[in-house]
Amino acid sequence: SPLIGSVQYDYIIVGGGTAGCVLANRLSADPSISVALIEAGPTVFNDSRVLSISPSGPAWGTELDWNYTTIPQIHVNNAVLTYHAGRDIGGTSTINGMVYLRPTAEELDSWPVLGNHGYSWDSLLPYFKKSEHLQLPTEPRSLSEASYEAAFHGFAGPVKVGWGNDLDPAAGFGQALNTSFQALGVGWNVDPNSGNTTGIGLFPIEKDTVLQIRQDSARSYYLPVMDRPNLHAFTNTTALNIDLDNSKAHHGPKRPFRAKAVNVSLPSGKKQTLYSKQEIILSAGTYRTPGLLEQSGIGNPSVLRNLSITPKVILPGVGAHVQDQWLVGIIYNTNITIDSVTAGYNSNPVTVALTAADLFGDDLEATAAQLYRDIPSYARTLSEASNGAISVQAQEQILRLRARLILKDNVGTGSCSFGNYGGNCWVTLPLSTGNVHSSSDPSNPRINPNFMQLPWDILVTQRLISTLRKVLSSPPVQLALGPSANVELSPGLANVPLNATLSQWTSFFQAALAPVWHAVGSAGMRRRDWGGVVDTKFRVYGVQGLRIVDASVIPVEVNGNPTSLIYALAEKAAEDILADCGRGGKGKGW
Ligand SMILES: Cc1cc2nc3c(=O)[nH]c(=O)nc-3n(C[C@H](O)[C@H](O)[C@H](O)COP(=O)(O)OP(=O)(O)OC[C@H]3O[C@@H](n4cnc5c(N)ncnc54)[C@H](O)[C@@H]3O)c2cc1C
Repeated sequence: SPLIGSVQYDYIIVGGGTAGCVLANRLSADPSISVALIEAGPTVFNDSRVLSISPSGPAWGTELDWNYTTIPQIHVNNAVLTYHAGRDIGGTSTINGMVYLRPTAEELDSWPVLGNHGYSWDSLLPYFKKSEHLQLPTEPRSLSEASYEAAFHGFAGPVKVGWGNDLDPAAGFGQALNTSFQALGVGWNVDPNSGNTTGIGLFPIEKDTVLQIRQDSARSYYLPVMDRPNLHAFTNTTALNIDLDNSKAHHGPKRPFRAKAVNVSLPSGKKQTLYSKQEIILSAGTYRTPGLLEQSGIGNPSVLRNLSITPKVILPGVGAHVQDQWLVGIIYNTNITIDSVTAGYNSNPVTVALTAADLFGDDLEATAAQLYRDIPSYARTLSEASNGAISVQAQEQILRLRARLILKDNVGTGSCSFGNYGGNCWVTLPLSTGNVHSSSDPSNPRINPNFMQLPWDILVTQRLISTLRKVLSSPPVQLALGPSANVELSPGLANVPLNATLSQWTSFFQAALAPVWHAVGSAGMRRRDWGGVVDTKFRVYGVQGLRIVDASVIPVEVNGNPTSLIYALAEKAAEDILADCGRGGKGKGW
């Protein structure tokens, strides 16, 4: 590329992951715009560990995985949990579970209350469609229940999405699950990507159904355009921090800070500064984006001072509001291999989203009343845990918004997935809130999802796993699992009996939980006085020429799985960026 050797670009994207590749593609579509993409890892298009359509990560724990760990989780017996995150072009989309499931309409419709005016299901739907290439189910797959509502889908976008070739829910395990959930009053959902996730349905996977390979963001967005002469990828290159400039003309008024350059460490270990003519965009993901802000002097002054960094832009919300989901499972069969899990994943991609009404039944009214009574004390707990970065009042408003979604709007609050081992479940809309900050070693961020922080989440988990247990032990599912798998091995009835108390279940959760790795919100799009870090156009508050586009801007945890939303947001961000520099039309004007 003619850009090689250059140190000045219109746009510098930090992090060539799920969101970063979208931006690299869209911003470099105009040949007069120069774009640098900085990625700490390599390109891995032909690596079998990435091509694999196994959900249980052949690349986990390898050099393609940052393999972070959490700080000890105080509500989980001080457990230190592994956090996988992709370290290559394509980022975490090269090692994730590939599930393509969007949030519900009501969740996105609630974003304006957080300060995100203009956001809604309807306003984001065009971007979901723009990124998606739904591969139509073949006739046998349609007969096996692979169904969709065309109005909600894109058929020409970069990300190929589809169902397994060996789909069998209408026949075996899937049908058994359907029969048992229907008996509990949980209905069939013909398209869980249509803005309504609730009920039982089939999830499509981000994969090429013809080639039977993973469709990550590198393959979808970067590979087709990597030879553009105006796009230069710096692979195996780590961004260290951003230079901010507020120098003013002689006697002129004080200027706001402007993001001027990115300092990087090249593969040789040599340091280099890359200058931006227009903007710098951080797409380093939930765990690293806050650290890059902090290493540049943007964040909570008390956090920065602990890192011996001089505060330049005071943004207490940086890293202060992270949410993730945790899962617990019921295991019937330990005789499983990666191959059998992969086969099960492609043949039985059953998803179930359960509402508070499904979980609490006749107890719903009393449970809801208790949650509303608890909100003020929950808000104090969350505000305290953020060292006051987010006020009690703001936390209370956010919690009320979430309670309304869960209790009034009947949005799914828990999910289950299944395999030949049994099933897993997790709270999709947790209230517990953690944080992520830089440490003295930026490649080792302090990740604290704060799992099981609030009693509400524990109660919902208990209801979820009890429902899961009921379904897995039901005669149709037992028949489908076969005689070799008719004993519950974990938790096991001796450990957690059928009439177990909440405290018995809690002990099991503390011993068995694992992250779902859907962490979001560490640089949330939200009102600045509610701990927001970016505005509705992804611009960092208080800094010119700096945006954030990745999972960290998603303000609160969502139903479904994050990549569909990250792709949609990145598509919107690209339009916003081009519109603001006078290219790409007027934009949507939100
Ligand atoms: C095991 C696992 C399974 C998952 N399963 C699913 C699923 O089935 N469906 C789903 O929708 N979601 C799933 N997720 C979540 C989803 O994959 C992530 O939320 C999403 O990919 C994050 O995208 P991102 O753009 O925010 O960050 P990433 O894709 O992680 O991109 C960040 C990039 O920045 C690079 N980087 C970081 N720091 C620097 C630096 N200082 N300098 C240069 N480069 C840097 C990284 O190497 C990486 O390439 C899963 C996640 C995991 C870990």
